[in-house]
Amino acid sequence: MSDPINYNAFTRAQWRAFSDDATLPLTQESLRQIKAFNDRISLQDVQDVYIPLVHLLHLEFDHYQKLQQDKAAFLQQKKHRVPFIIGIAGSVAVGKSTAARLLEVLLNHYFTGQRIQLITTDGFLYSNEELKKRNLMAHKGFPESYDMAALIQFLNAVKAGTPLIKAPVYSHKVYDIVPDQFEYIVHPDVLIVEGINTLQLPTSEQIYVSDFTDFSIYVDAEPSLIESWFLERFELLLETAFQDPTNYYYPYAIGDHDEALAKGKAVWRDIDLKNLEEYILPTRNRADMIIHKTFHHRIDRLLLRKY
Ligand SMILES: Nc1ncnc2c1ncn2[C@@H]1O[C@H](COP(=O)(O)OP(=O)(O)OP(=O)(O)O)[C@@H](O)[C@H]1O
Ligand SMILES: CC(C)(CO)[C@@H](O)C(=O)NCCC(=O)O
Repeated sequence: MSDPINYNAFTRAQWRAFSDDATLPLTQESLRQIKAFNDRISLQDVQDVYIPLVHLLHLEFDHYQKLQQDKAAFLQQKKHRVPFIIGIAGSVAVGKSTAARLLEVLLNHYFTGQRIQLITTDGFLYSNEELKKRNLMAHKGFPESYDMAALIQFLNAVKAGTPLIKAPVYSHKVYDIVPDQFEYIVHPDVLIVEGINTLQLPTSEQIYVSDFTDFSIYVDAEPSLIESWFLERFELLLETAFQDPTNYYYPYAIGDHDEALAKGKAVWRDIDLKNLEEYILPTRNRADMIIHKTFHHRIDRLLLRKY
C-alpha cells in the first residue's frame, strides 16, 4: 500500500526502538495469560510491537483524562472520569479479537489501578431470525446487518458513566446472537471495542461509532493472507464442531471435508471478502494507527497518524 501523507510509517525495527523495556518488563504471569488464550502469539511481537503501543496508549489516556478534568472545571461541573475507548477495526479473520485480548491483558498489567474491559460489536448484529426477515443472511457483517442505533446508544451510555450496561452476545459456534446472554460493562476506565465496523460511517445515523473512540487501530494484511487465516480458523471450527450437534458447523464437520472447505472458500469470497473490499478497507485511513501483518501474523509495519 502507498503511504497516505497524513501518517508516519515505521518499520518494525524503528517502532521497537520506541520501547523502553526497562520500564515495562513482561512478567511470567502476563506471558502465561497471553499464551492461555492463543499459544501461537509471538512473544517477540508483544515485546517489539505491543509494549511501545502500550506506552503510546498510556500517553493518550493520561492526556485524555487531563483534558476531561480541565473541561469539567471550565464548565464548573463536578470532576468525573470518562472512560477512554479504544477501537479495533479490520477484516473478518484478520486477528482483531486476538489483538484486542492481547491489549486487554497488557493494559490490565500496565495500567495500574485502572479497570479494563473488552467488548465486540458482533453482539450488535441482528439475530439470524431478524436477518432472515430482512433478507440479509448473505450480508452478515455488512453495515446494514448491525443494529447501529443500539451500538451507538451503548457507547453513549459507557461515556456517560452509566453504572451497569448490558450488551448482547454473539457466538461464532452457534452463528447467532445468544438469547438471554449478556456482557456487563461496569465503570471501565478503558473499554476496548473490537469489530469490523468501528470506523464505519452508517448512513442511518447522525453520529458514528468513531465519535466515541479515543484511539483507533486498524489491523491490516493482504486479502489473500487473510483468506488463509479465515480458512485455518474454519478448519479449527470444524474440528471443535465434530462432537457437538448443536454447533452451526456440525453438518460440515461430519460431511465430506472437501465440500466443507469449498463452502468455507465460497463464504469468504461471497461475503467476507466483498465486505472487506466494499465497506471495511475504505475505513482504513480513518484509523489513528494501522498495524500491518504479513505471513504467520508477523507484524512488519506500523503507521501512525500525524494529525
Ligand atoms: N498474532 C497472531 N498469531 C497467531 N495467530 C493469530 C494471531 N492473530 C490471529 N490469529 C489467528 O487468526 C485467526 C483469526 O483471528 P481472530 O479470530 O482474532 O480474527 P478476528 O479479526 O477477530 O475475526 P472476526 O471478525 O471473525 O471475529 C484465528 O484462528 C486466530 O487464532
Ligand atoms: C460475525 C462476523 C460478521 C464478524 O465477526 C463474521 O465472523 C461472519 O460471521 N461473517 C459472515 C460470513 C461468515 O464468515 O460466515
